[in-house]
Amino acid sequence: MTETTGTTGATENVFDVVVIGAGPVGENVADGVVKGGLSVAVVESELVGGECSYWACMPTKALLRDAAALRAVRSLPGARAAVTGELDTAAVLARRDAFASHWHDDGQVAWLDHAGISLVRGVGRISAARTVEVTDADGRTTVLRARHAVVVATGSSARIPQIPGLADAAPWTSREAAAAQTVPGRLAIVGGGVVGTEMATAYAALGAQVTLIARDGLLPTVESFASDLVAETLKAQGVALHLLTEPVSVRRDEAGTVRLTLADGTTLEADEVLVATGRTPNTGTVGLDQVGLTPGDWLHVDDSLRVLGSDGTPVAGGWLYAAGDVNHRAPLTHQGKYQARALGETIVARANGTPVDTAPWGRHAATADERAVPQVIFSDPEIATVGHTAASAEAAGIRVRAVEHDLGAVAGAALHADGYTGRAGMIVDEDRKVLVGFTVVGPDVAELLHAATIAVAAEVPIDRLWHAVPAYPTLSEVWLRLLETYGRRA
Ligand SMILES: Cc1cc2nc3c(=O)[nH]c(=O)nc-3n(C[C@H](O)[C@H](O)[C@H](O)COP(=O)(O)OP(=O)(O)OC[C@H]3O[C@@H](n4cnc5c(N)ncnc54)[C@H](O)[C@@H]3O)c2cc1C
Ligand SMILES: NC(=O)c1ccc[n+]([C@@H]2O[C@H](COP(=O)([O-])OP(=O)(O)OC[C@H]3O[C@@H](n4cnc5c(N)ncnc54)[C@H](O)[C@@H]3O)[C@@H](O)[C@H]2O)c1
Repeated sequence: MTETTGTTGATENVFDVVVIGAGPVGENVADGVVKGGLSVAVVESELVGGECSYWACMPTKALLRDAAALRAVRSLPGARAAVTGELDTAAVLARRDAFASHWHDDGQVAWLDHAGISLVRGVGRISAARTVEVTDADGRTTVLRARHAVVVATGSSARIPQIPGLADAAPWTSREAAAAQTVPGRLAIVGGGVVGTEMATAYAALGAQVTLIARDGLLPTVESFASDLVAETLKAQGVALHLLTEPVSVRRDEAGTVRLTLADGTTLEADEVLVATGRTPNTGTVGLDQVGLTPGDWLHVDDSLRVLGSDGTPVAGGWLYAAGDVNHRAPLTHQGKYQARALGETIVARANGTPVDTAPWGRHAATADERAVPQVIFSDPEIATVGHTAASAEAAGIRVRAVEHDLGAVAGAALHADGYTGRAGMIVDEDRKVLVGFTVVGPDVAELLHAATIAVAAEVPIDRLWHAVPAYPTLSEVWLRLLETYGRRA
């Protein structure tokens, strides 16, 4: 790093790379760049670690974990006898607080220091070519110049839809749901996607009376055999589901009660309303106008994560990159970190003038974003998916055959829990005879997913999958049942 004082009096620092946003993705890009021998500054306006660490993945999974463990114990008669009480809400929330590091980022700052990454606190804005101006909480400005690349890794925020009265009703977003210190008596959730479903599961288990309004149905992008099972379970747990309708007005009255009117005429009351209707990119103040893009838009990138203009070519001569939620390719922490690993190496290769391999599955290409994105939805029961559903494969023009099997019918499942209910399905590309998608729903299926992710990413021929023998008696035996249902080539 080189330090100078610029003509405006602001401190100017020169690095090889400047990363805006120290969420999981920005941190990993910076790490890769440093490991490649370049200098890097990371700019962060809130907490180092980003949404995932403090208000998303970690705290929400901590809210869900105790109830899942309790359900598992209660599904076995001998173990059930040892559990006599209910969930200790205070203990659940305290453990959640610990997983959110009590909303302090000292640990992650220490990691940056150790990795040799410079941290600049404040809001970063692209102010000129390869230049980022950072304004800290006291209004002081630092100018960072990048020799090689600027990376936007500013993530996303909850999107609040334009429903009359909603914004004035002090709605919760996923942040308040993840960090709440008390459990509301009545919680209304708007949105039946991943956040809505997971938070309905968590808060119902913590004792709230939960109402979920899902305009497009519950979890509309997963296979219906999976979303239907989760919907049934939520209902059995007392969650009121209002599917295929949406709020048309929301009001919080003087007593603090939130009143919602739905399109079908239903009226509802709640103590809090959680808005879980998707995300909006954090690009409003990042200086996109400096490179001819529109502030507030998602950033489109090529497979090497270079930001593209509307003509499909890299903006500003190719020094601007975007990774993680902000590029909208696959808004998940693990996928953003995958992009970050590829991007760190890409920037280093381009800086050193060494070859960049952006061919599909090449070292510098984030190909899995399009073909093999795994996700676990920590609902009750869990849903684990990778690659295509039958519907998304058809939309992509792939000729597929879908087969399903009852997961509860395999010996490992019967042993795992009494009354085990679950289902698995695989999507086979009929022209190439490889697996292009896999979905499984059932208690404790999350750890089954990586086998499917490997099969999809590696494009393992179906014929060879017969030689991947699942151990007996495990849940994985469903793989064999799926192959048998598909049938063996003569
Ligand atoms: C409730 C919830 C639960 C989730 N659970 C999971 C899960 O279980 N598994 C999973 O894989 N994914 C999960 N996700 C998604 C996951 O949180 C995101 O994919 C991930 O956080 C994206 O990482 P990122 O680094 O791109 O962005 P972020 O984590 O949003 O980090 C971006 C960082 O940039 C900073 N920033 C923004 N603008 C500026 C600026 N102008 N200057 C300086 N800094 C700036 C922000 O303060 C933030 O720290 C969940 C999301 C939500 C909402
Ligand atoms: N376990 C995980 O991996 C995990 C957990 C939570 C969140 N996430 C990620 O966080 C992101 C955000 O999740 P999300 O659930 O907010 O978004 P989402 O896009 O998954 O779901 C939003 C839902 O809101 C519904 N909706 C939109 N407008 C509505 C309206 N006016 N009224 C009623 N319903 C409406 C849509 O039908 C949609 O199903 C996703 O990318 C998700 O993958 C991941």
